[in-house]
Amino acid sequence: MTTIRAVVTDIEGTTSSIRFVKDVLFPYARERLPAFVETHGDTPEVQHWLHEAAKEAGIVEASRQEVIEMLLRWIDEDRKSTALKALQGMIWKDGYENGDYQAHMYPEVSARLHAWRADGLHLYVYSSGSVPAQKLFFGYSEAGDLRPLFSGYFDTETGAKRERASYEKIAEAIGEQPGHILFLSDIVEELDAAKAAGLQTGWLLREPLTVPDAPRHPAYRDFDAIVL
Ligand SMILES: CSCCC(=O)C(=O)COP(=O)(O)O
Ligand SMILES: [Mg+2]
Repeated sequence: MTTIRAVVTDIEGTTSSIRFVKDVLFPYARERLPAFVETHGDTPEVQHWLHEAAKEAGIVEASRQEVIEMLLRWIDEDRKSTALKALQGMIWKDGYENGDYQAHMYPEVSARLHAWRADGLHLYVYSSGSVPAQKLFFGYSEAGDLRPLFSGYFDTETGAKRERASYEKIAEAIGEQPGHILFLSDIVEELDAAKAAGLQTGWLLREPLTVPDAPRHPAYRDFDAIVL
């Protein structure tokens, strides 16, 4: 492996369990979204994302109720919409601050991130969750506030996670040659895109525990198996 100088990690299925996102975060946002939109729908930020969501759906004139129903459907479909993710992040803030939940971290993640940082590597996050939601996630994690470990965050405002151009932009923003950056994810299409952009890749296969015979990317059961 060429020297790795930076690690970019996905969240759901990589640092943290898919179950936490689907069973805790999504229902929390789903339950509160209608009241949130009613209460905050006239603030410029919320208005902007409601407009972006309607635009994404190709709706020219939608009532607030129609947009709410569409967003609820998108939550159920786990649609990776930048607008939905921004709104979800705003709703999750209260839950973290009230102590309703803490973000799940697989047990070895925090220590491994600390070790990589101590070795001089720069750490970044790239997730479909919005950057504010990522900061809340790592700020209120089961392993404590992990934000001091990270040098930067990327979300789908940089581009979709299955597109090569997104990883080219990330490498440029980090200021490293792509070959010196390791991207970690559980989704093979994201890894394919990162590899096409010249990044090194690590495929987290936490569940199921079986590794395919000829994986397209170096495959790991957890972060401790990754030797840099
Ligand atoms: C950090 S926000 C919660 C996770 C989320 O909404 C999401 O879509 C995670 O997707 P990922 O790209 O991290 O697999
Ligand atoms: Mg993932």
